[in-house]
Amino acid sequence: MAHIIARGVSIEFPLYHMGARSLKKRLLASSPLRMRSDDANRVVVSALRDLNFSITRGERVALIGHNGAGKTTLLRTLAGIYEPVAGELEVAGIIGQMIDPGAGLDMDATGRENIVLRGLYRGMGEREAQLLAEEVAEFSGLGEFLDVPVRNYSSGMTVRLSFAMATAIKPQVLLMDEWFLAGDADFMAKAEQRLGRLVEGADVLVLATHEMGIVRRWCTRAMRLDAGRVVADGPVEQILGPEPVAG
Ligand SMILES: Nc1ncnc2c1ncn2[C@@H]1O[C@H](COP(=O)(O)OP(=O)(O)OP(=O)(O)O)[C@@H](O)[C@H]1O
Repeated sequence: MAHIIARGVSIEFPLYHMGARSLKKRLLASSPLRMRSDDANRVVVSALRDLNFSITRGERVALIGHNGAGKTTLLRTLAGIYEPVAGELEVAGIIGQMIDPGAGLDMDATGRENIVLRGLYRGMGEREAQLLAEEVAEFSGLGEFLDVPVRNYSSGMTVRLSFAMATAIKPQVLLMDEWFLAGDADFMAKAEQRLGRLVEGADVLVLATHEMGIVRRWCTRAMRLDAGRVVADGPVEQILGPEPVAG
């Protein structure tokens, strides 16, 4: 059954090009909680610090917090892109991710080839993968560009393809960053419908966003991050307060 359990999860990033001693000293002094010097005398940023939580089937969790709070880092960690430096993480279920638009695409292959490859990788047969390509092709609206190498796509086209692919394969754990809200209006109207269906079907949703309207509409629970820590976690109404009355 789909679920996520984090026990003491921490993520750190070494900062390179921090050779100058005065700069290093200033950084460490100005941000003593977030930055430290490691055994190799490098400055490291604590992006996530000692996270403990569990998310069970049916929960739709919003990650909220200021710029740099750690939302995207947490999504990438849940997706297995980053390895915790401490703690244990268990993510059970088929993961669908909309975190980095171009991630997992072969830039030299066409859009269609990418879709078929993804299908085969997920264990589909050739015929099923071709059907998936048809479905994604129609939804993405990429037209003849579907048979052009992805390298030649505009950034908007890459988003359309990534979005269409990620939503075509019904995931049990759906991880989303808010970039998907940035598409053109036509595509977004179609996308919202599709996403709505997917969110209903996904067992677990984790969504990072600054849009409180989205949090209220789609999520059941909110986790507020601040400087890499969870500072509040609970039902959306409790964390955000009652919805402001319009007018
Ligand atoms: N690849 C990296 N190398 C070094 N530091 C990083 C890296 N990725 C993130 N960080 C640092 O980790 C911290 C958390 O960043 P993250 O992008 O997760 O925040 P966020 O909450 O998603 O912010 P935003 O709302 O601006 O997208 C920040 O201090 C950031 O500078």
